[in-house]
Amino acid sequence: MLQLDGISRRYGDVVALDNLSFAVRPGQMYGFVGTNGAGKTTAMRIVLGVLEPDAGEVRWNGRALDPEIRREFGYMPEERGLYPKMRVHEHLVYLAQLHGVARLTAEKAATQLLESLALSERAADRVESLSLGNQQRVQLSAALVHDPAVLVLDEPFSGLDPMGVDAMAAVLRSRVDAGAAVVFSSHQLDLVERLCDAVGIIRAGRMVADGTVDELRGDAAGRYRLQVRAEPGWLDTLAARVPGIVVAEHGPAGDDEVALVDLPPGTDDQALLDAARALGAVRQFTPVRPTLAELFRSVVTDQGAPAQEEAA
Ligand SMILES: Nc1ncnc2c1ncn2[C@@H]1O[C@H](COP(=O)(O)OP(=O)(O)OP(=O)(O)O)[C@@H](O)[C@H]1O
Repeated sequence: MLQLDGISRRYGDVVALDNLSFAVRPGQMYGFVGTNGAGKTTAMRIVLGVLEPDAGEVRWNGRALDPEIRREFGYMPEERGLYPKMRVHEHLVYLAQLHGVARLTAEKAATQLLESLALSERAADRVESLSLGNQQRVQLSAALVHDPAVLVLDEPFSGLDPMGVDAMAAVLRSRVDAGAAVVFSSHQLDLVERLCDAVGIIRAGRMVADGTVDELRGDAAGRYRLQVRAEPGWLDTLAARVPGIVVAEHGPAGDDEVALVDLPPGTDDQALLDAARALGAVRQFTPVRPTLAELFRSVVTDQGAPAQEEAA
């Protein structure tokens, strides 16, 4: 298991990470999300070993990371680090050999990866002659070519076309299915929701939500879609009768009124239904599952975000 335990890191006066902890199991895909400047890259650089934490420790299977353990890791850093003049296949083989992989095995792995990322035809081209999206596919291959047990990827999907996203997602999923622990950062929350077994949301260097998307939904207010044959102004009466509800949206629907209503945790949804029925015929009363993007907005816009957080 990859564990970040109580990691803190400052840059001068800026607190980039503040007691950050989370864990990624083998066979798990973990999505690391947060607003711009929340601290994702800093956390990944600490795992990589290019930055030292001021406090806390990163462990793999209970052992503090050292250069030898890091050889089992694959990284895709934010600043893509390929040699532009090298040829694609040759580059991958070179990197695998740096990780101690034998030449023939490295050649086979490079060929296979390029095939699964639809890059076989570019194998003999120089890296610099590829488009940015294709260079990104090579960068992913570079992170994978030594068959790492842990993969740490900083925004691997940014800038890829939909086919590139699908190819990259399939490659990552196959690594996870083979038992790798994968953590990646992304601002594409629909993708994170679709791909990840667990998600961590950080805000201003602190973990504010961590778990499966369903677990995160459990902490959020329950949202209901209500359609009622009621008089205008019904929502004021409803709010007075069910304290703490928040009306996210509302409007007419034919002769009915429709509203999206958030119920505070611990409030019985039947109380909302009873109160609505007292105001008119209820045509629809349906729980609405919030998306990860909605959960994200609600946890990062909670009050109390420290001032150094940057705008998204
Ligand atoms: N080298 C540096 N010197 C000073 N401050 C830095 C440095 N690197 C990062 N920071 C600050 O640390 C905080 C965390 O930055 P970091 O790059 O880790 O965030 P991030 O979540 O990866 O953001 P993004 O989503 O924009 O990539 C920000 O306030 C940033 O301005």
